[in-house]
Amino acid sequence: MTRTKTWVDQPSRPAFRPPAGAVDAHVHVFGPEAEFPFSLKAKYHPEDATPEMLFALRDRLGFSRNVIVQASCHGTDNAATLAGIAKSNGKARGVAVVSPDIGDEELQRLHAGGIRGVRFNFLKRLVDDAPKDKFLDIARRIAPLGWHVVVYFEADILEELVPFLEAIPTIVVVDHLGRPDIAQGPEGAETQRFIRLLDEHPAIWTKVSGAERLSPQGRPFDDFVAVIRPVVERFPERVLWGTDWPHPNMEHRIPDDGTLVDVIPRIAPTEELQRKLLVDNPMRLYWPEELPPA
Ligand SMILES: O=C(O)c1cc(C(=O)O)oc(=O)c1
Repeated sequence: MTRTKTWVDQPSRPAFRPPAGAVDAHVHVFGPEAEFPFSLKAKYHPEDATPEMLFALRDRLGFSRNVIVQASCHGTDNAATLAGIAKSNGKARGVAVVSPDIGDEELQRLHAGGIRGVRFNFLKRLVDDAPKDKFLDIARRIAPLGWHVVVYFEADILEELVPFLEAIPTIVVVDHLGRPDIAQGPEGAETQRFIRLLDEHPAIWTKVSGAERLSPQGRPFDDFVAVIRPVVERFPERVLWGTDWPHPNMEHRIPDDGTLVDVIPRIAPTEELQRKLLVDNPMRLYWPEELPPA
């Protein structure tokens, strides 16, 4: 497999300045392969996207912290993610992918290394199988650690996933809004179904990221903004945002991260919404010990 590069080295500087303490809550690291080889089951073979590159991007875009989400190309070996967190001087925490037979000691080791959640991936193009029963076992085991579950799926399986999502005993964060068809506009059936899911389940949150993946129009992402802004305004306490750098699998329309940051004030138009989206909400999930007592 030839190695793919899915990011731009010098993204534009965004016009929008994130508030102090802003968290880019969905990023990945790839490798470096020489140190952290990719999984034999990986569905893509990326160039190295190292923690140093990530932190340079963070600073360039005006963010303070990152949440590193274990990418599917590293399977259930979280070493690269943990190394990224370890190099961040406390400015990164992470979401792991674990196998169902993981031991309690290993879970403790991940916690000590800054992991605060596990990710369940249902995308057939990224993983070979997604065993719901085993995922639920994992969810029950990580709940006492105060972790949450991150789920990545596409809109066509939302309905069949609802009982599974309801059985998860922790907060659930749905990646990239469960990938609704943005072309249908704010009243589109998939978007409305997703909004109903959040209406009915106060423990389900979502990442309002992925303009570059979900918008058929592309820049300046007007179609994405029209659909996503009402979601942010309706659920201001349950939304997170991330660049998704280094944009796994985005080979054709590689986004400029600066332009993605400039989508933020259009989906979260007030300072209060921006602070919740970029600071308060991610802090509650990833650095709760830093919050003032309620
Ligand atoms: O849509 C994708 O291809 C994708 C892949 C991964 C991953 O490989 O983990 O993560 C994402 O957030 C998105």
